[in-house]
Amino acid sequence: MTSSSNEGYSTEKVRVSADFLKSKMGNVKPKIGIICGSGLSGLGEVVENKIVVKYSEIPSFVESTVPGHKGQLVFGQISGKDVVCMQGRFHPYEGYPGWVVGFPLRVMKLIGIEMVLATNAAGGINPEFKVGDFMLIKDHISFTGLAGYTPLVGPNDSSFGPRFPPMNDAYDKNLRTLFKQCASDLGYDDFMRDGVYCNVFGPSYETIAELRLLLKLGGDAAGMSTVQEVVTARHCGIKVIACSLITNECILEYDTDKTVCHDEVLQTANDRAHQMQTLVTNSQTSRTHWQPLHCS
Ligand SMILES: O=P(O)(O)O[C@H]1O[C@H](CO)[C@@H](O)[C@H]1O
Ligand SMILES: Nc1nc2[nH]cnc2c(=O)[nH]1
Repeated sequence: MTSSSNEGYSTEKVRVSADFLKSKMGNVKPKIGIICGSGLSGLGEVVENKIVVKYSEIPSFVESTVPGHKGQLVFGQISGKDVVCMQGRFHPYEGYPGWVVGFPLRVMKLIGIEMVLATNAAGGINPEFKVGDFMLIKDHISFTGLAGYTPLVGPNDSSFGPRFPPMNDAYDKNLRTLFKQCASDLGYDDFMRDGVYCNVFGPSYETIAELRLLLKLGGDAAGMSTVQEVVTARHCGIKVIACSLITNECILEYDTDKTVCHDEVLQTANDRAHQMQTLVTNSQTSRTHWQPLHCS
């Protein structure tokens, strides 16, 4: 499962993709990037004055093959701020090496992105979490990374960042405080949590024994994405905030008929799309001060 090289992840290739996008962006100069999780493409619908660019048109972008992931970038404004929104992401289990999964983040860096808000659908491991809760990610355990699957494998391109980037500050503390404040102002305290995201390779969901292990290790939610994007973004100095939607309960008991499926994940995402859109719309940060806008 490991990607042993990052051939193709050359600065030149990233630049070609970025130049292509710059030619499409018009006057939009986004500093904020948003990544839509499974079933959360609706976040892109709140973008005003949309300029849509399909992944199939962008040099070196691959296909987004998962239901609930549209496969296009949307440029425009949210709350008056220029943004770019990834409607659909790439997952390791789709068969892509880590550098392919992280590629859009390097392209974002070259088009001027300074902050990324990543969203995802995740299973709730923490027994106190309910389906429909939002979990602001404060840290992650990357089982894929620990097993050797990382976007940073291979020669380091120091024009993006250092060989050994720290990750203890992966999820920006100030942005998390602002985001939580914004959620609170919206009356979302009852379903706003924070916690540790466990990244697993997938695509199979976890066994009961695996989930018990993740719980013991300090995991609050499980998912198959996000950390490769976060690692790539942090490596090149993009600030990160990330929020999971708890789309399903993780089954930790043997004597039950309950199970999990992607349709349930998409259904919960659909049910919560409106609140997620409101939160994202209200939590856009200013380019200069990283303050939330009109959280009233
Ligand atoms: O993480 P996102 O892309 O939201 O999708 C999550 O939902 C899918 C499983 O239902 C997996 O791809 C998992 O990672
Ligand atoms: N690994 C994993 N990913 C998910 N994405 C949405 N729900 C889940 C889940 O329960 N487990």
